[in-house]
Amino acid sequence: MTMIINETLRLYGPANGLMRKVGRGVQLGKLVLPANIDLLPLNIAVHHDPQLWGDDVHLFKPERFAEGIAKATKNIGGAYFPFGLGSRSCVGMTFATTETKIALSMILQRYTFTLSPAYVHSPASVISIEPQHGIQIILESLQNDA
Ligand code: HEM
Repeated sequence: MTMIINETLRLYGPANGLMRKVGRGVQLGKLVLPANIDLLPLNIAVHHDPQLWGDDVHLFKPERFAEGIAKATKNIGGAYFPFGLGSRSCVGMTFATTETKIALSMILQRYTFTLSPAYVHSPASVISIEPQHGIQIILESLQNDA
């Protein structure tokens, strides 16, 4: 389940960028960043970079994370940051992932679900990333009510 959550957050993480302000001028490789400019590092761009993730970057493949995040990112620190980076990273990270696992476990104990043919894949950025037309799924109860 951790692998599925990690891959979902790679492709469709709800927060797609971090707001930062440059405190003092700095040179990063060929980039010269003057003090006081605003930056918006986009994790969504990094998470979709084929140079980091391979030619199958757009495919949903939870097995990328089979041996953990460090292996999946080849130990490149800034390659995966759905919850941000550094001292201002998300304080809700453990809560959010634990809650997701509990909710999914409760659903999977009671139902199987498949995607409805009516579903149209269209992730959209509306403050956070969300499915533009919702997600229509067909639930089938695992309990025999007969
Ligand atoms: C999947 C769910 C979530 C995602 C993807 C997410 C992502 C993020 C990101 C990207 C940041 C900015 C980090 C940075 O600037 O480096 C952030 C900050 C923050 N998040 Fe979350 N978050 C999630 C859920 C939650 C939840 C459930 C809570 C509270 C219970 C929470 C509370 C916060 C707070 C308070 C900050 C600001 C931290 C600071 O500025 O020091 N988040 N989150």
